[in-house]
Amino acid sequence: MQPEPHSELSAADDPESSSNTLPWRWLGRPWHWLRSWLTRLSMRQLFVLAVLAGLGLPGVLVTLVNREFRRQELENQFRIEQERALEILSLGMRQPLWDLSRLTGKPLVESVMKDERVVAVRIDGSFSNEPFLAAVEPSRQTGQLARLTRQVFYDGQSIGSVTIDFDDGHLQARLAKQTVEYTLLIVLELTASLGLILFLLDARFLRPLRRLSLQASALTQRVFQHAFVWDRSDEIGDVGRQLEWSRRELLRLFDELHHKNRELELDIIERKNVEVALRASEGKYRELFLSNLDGIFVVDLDGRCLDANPAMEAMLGYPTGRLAGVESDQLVPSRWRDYDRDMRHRVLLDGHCGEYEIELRCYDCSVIPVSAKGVLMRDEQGRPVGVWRIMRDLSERQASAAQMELASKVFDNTTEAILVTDQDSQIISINRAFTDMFGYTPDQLVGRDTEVLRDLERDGGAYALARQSLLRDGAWQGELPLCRRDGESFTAWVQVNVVRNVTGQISNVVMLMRDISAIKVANERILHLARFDALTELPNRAYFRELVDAAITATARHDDRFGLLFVDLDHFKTVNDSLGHAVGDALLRGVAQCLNEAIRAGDVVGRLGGDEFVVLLQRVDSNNDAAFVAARILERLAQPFRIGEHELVVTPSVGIALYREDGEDYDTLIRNADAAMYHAKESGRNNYQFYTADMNARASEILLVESQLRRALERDEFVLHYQPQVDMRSGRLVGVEALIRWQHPERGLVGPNQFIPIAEERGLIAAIGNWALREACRQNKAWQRAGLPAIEVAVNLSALQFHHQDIANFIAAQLAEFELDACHLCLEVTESIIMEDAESTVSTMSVLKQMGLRLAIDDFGTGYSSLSYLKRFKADKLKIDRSFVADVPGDSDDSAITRAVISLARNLNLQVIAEGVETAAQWQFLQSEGCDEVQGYLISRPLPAAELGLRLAAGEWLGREILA
Ligand SMILES: Nc1nc2c(ncn2[C@@H]2O[C@@H]3COP(=O)(O)O[C@H]4[C@@H](O)[C@H](n5cnc6c(=O)[nH]c(N)nc65)O[C@@H]4COP(=O)(O)O[C@H]3[C@H]2O)c(=O)[nH]1
Repeated sequence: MQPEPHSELSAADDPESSSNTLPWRWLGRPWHWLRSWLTRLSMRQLFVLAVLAGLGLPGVLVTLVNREFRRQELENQFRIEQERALEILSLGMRQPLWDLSRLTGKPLVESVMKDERVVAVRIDGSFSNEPFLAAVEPSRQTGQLARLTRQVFYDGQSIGSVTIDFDDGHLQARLAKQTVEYTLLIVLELTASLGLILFLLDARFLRPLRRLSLQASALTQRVFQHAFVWDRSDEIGDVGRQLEWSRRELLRLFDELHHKNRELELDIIERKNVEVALRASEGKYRELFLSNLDGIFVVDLDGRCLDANPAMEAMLGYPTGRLAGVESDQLVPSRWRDYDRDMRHRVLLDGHCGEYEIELRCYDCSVIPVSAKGVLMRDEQGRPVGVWRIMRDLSERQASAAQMELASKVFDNTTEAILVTDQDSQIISINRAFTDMFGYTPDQLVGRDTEVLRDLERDGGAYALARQSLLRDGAWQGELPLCRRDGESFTAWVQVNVVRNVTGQISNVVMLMRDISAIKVANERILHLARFDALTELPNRAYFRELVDAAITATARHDDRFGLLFVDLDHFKTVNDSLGHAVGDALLRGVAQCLNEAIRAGDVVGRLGGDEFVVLLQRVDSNNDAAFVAARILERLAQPFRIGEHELVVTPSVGIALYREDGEDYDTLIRNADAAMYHAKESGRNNYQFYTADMNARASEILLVESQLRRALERDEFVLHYQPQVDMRSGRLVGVEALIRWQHPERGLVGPNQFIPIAEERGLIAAIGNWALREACRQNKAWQRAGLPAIEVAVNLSALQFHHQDIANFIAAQLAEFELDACHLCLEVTESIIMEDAESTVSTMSVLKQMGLRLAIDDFGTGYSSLSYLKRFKADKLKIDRSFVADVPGDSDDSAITRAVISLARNLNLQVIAEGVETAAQWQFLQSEGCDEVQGYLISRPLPAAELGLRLAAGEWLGREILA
């Protein structure tokens, strides 16, 4: 049989196979498999297998053979016992059969049946076919039945037969039991043998083998320190000792190897160190060459550049590597070439040359000054191979020398005084300007301490503070009081800087000083002007605010109170307008002085502008304190002011607001004091009022009225009422005054005093006044067209209408539109309107006059009309204010004024009309004084247009006696 081509172990591979080739070849593949399987088994498994094969198989064979012997033995014995039982029965039954006595045969049968193995007994007689005797126990049958029959002979003659059925169950059971017992014995023996064999195998063979294996693996892992101890004298002990010998040998070899290695390593390290040192030294020199700030280049003996460091390339502006190969002569301008060559030769002769200065040509052909040095370069044998050339750029040094010269010139020629000290404040140097400013020459000051310049009286620690800042920050600037040589003190603006040496220590201090005495004076003046009112020298609005803010801060800290008084002069404008600004200014100065006299030390009076003054009362313990000062102000101002030939009386209105109840900031306080001042004005002027929350309500009301007035204009809610004016002599109606009313949707008819001032203040008066003018023109023409006699309608003009719009054009347009003759329109302007800008009033009034309009001066006597202007105003009428008329003839002053006005009008050839005439006495007084016309409730209240029209049509005021 050929070997399997893919068998695991071919004959050629297996050395053993050659010797066993022929006998085992026929086994072929199964044999190889078995061998391979066996080789994979552990030694323990192999031994178990061997024991089982060597002891188990014989045990099984012996058991089987033994069983067979026993079976035959038991069967033979059983057969003998059967024969014997059959023999006994046949003999025992001879007599009963012969006698045919069943009774005698029966006990014998029963005794046979006693044997457990007998299943049935049958006795047959030859005389009958029926069994002579029979007994059966079928339950006894457990195995196979064996039936044995024997003839019964009597006297040689068969008289019957006996039959016994035997069961072999007992026999089989016994055989099985014995087999089991034997098998168990064999297994027990086998187990004991196996255990003993395995124990011995493990103790004597496997464990030593494992130890050997561990020791061998220790050797492979180079663990040689621990000795292998073997005290056995068998083969394993021999192997162990051999292993221990190998260990020692290896240990020695490795020690030797280690030692050699260490020597080798030290050798290598030493070589490396030498190499590193060599490289470091070479690198150091190379580094020195490359990083040197001086330019270095190497030239050969012919002067050609071999190598140049970056500083050299940078100095000459050459790109990297481009200097190599360049001739020395190329780098030197022609005028220096010979000199440079000489110096190179000197190097070749002497080994070096001293430092010399030449010029070098740069890459861009520019020329720089350098200082040059040369050192001879030799090879290892000491032969000259080239020259080290070391160059230093002198451009910067030369530039800085120039700069130094420049600085020195600047130092000497600058207008600021300069002083230089050392670190101990000892003066080193001063410039010319310093000498001019302080009066010291350098000889008098150098070496002295700067203390000599200090003004100790005014210093106040400023110098020490400046010195501290200087040491901390290295610089300081600010004002310092200084002293000139002659002792004169002055303020200088000083800038100080420290100069530090290379170690960072202060080496010098430089001080620049400018005399700012004049600037300071100017600044103080500017500051004063910025803070104080030029006219009164009182704090102005901005500065007063600062003072109040400061008071708030101080008072808030101490939880105190202070007061703010808002003082406004009543009718100051009139004084100003009528008597001129010079008088007005003098009056304001007088008031300012008066206010200053009325307050306590520490309190402040300020002027907000115009005739508005404010007083800051620094400490107010109760409302009474503020009231007391306000009352004193009223009292002082009540004294007449004598200005030139004028004696003027001003009445102030004072509003008081207190910090904190009336406000915690300036704006609130001033607003509330202002509101209180307005309240004082409304309450009849010349009094003071404390601020109350209602006053703000009043302000809100004003805002409400303003918005309602705008709406009223849009919705045409205004109406004019007309009050008759009659001629005193004839009693005839000559004209009417148009007086505006507001037909308010909720409040009903509202009089002009309740909205005209607001309209004036909020800029609505022009629109409202224009409406009144237009409506008066329209109504007058309507009356004329209705056939009523032509009358003059007088319309009030406000200042805004008069001064800030082209009133003449507007009126001309109305007259033209309604085709009304100008002579039927009279314009009433108040004395104060006229005096606000008297010159322009004169020109406007002459234009209006030329248009043919009539002009009346309203409220005459309340202002300060200049009589010279009165003449030029070209007015037709003077209207005596009803405040004078009210108390005539009872009040002698008012009567005198009224009389004077009438006489003035007459002298100036003007008509005169008195308003507010309510009584017959007033009428008679006015008539007796020669007043031309009157207007008042005595004649009629102002009437709606329709009613006036009806009454005119009914013939009223046609000359009947008024008093009749
Ligand atoms: N106690 C008393 N009063 C008398 C008597 N006779 C007339 N009056 C009132 O005196 C005021 C006269 O007008 P005014 O002095 O020009 O003073 C006017 C005038 O300055 C202004 N005003 C009225 N209508 C206009 C207008 O259309 N335009 C402008 N700018 N102001 C107007 O409103 C002021 C007040 O006007 P009214 O309330 O209508 O008050 C009117 C009139 O009703 C009298 O016998 N006794």
